[in-house]
Amino acid sequence: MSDDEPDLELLALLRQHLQGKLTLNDEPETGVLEGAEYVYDNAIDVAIDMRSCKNAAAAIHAQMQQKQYSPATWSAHELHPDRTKIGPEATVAFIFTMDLLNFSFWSELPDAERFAIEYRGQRWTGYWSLVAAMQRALDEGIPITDSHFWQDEEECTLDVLRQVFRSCTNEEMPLLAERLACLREAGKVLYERYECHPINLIEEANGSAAALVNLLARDFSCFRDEHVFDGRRKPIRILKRAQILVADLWACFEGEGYGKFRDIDKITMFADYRVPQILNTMGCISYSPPLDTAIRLKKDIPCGKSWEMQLRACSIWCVELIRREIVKRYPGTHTNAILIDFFLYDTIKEMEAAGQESVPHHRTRSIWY
Ligand SMILES: Nc1nc2c(c(CN[C@H]3C=C[C@H](O)[C@@H]3O)cn2[C@@H]2O[C@H](COP(=O)(O)O)[C@@H](O)[C@H]2O)c(=O)[nH]1
Repeated sequence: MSDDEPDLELLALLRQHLQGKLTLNDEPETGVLEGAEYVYDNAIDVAIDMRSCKNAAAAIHAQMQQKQYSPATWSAHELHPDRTKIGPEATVAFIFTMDLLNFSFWSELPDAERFAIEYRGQRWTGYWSLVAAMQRALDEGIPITDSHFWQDEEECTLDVLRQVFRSCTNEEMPLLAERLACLREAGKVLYERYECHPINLIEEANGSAAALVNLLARDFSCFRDEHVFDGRRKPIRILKRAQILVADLWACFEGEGYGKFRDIDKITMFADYRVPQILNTMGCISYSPPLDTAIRLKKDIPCGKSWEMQLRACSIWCVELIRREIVKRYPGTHTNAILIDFFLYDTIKEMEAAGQESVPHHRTRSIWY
């Protein structure tokens, strides 16, 4: 923008301030919800059905109550780290590493041939294959959660990463080279700015979830999940892995210690490939015929293009509408987008395990989710 062009955003802020609509405080915002609403308002291939969202809100609330969904649910998963055993710093290092690599596990091969990790006598696929591989590596003495290791080009090679993520089938973990690049970049940034440990990132955020998300997006390109939509000058911030990292810390530490954030409710749903699938299954979001056909035929949905941005952003906005409906209809219920999201993810995974998926998840191969 040239000097003589007016900065329209600044003028808008000034106007809001003069009208007393703007409370200038130093609390940071991520901008994710604002971007999600913008995409929703301009989407033509993804729609939100309000009636289904209201019905879903009632059903989700009832089931979350019944299952007593809370941050403690996170640690109940057998593969997640036990902070009481390994201590807070090692737990933060584990979660940081996990959410650096928490993307793109889907396979087009049949279950028996898809990438899978054998650990503790079980075969783990999807997200759980990542967690299982990390636990196995630590058991085998590979310091997979240590940022010094990530930077060491002799020690931490692509072959070593192949070994860490070795499959019990012939299919290799997707995007292995990209995962190594994420570790390398994170190791470098942690060395240069955060004394080699992610706990210093959390300290820097000073108790704000939004600030931590913004720090991750500012300092690590591999967390900077933001994309231009329909030529809008300001990119749309999705920040899925940055947000799920903060959410996993909050859940694992049950809102205390390294999981203590005064603004945790600013975190949105995590725009992955599973929650849009269940929102579509529940009728909360629907697709234009060409997009619907592309998803059902498991066609590649290109990363960063309009269809994919509409899918991800409208899912974020849809979960926000469900959250607002729950808060409105059940006053006093303390829920947030994180717990609703965790519940939806776990629910679609139960449906997958029971062979009850009625529509496929969309296929985008990317490091963002
Ligand atoms: N929106 C959302 N996306 C989530 C999760 C999780 C796991 N969170 C655990 C922690 C607490 C919860 O209770 C879960 O047990 C993984 N993913 C994403 O899904 C994809 C993996 O799918 P599949 O290949 O089928 O396993 C991949 O993009 C991964 O990043 C979530 O919770 N929400």
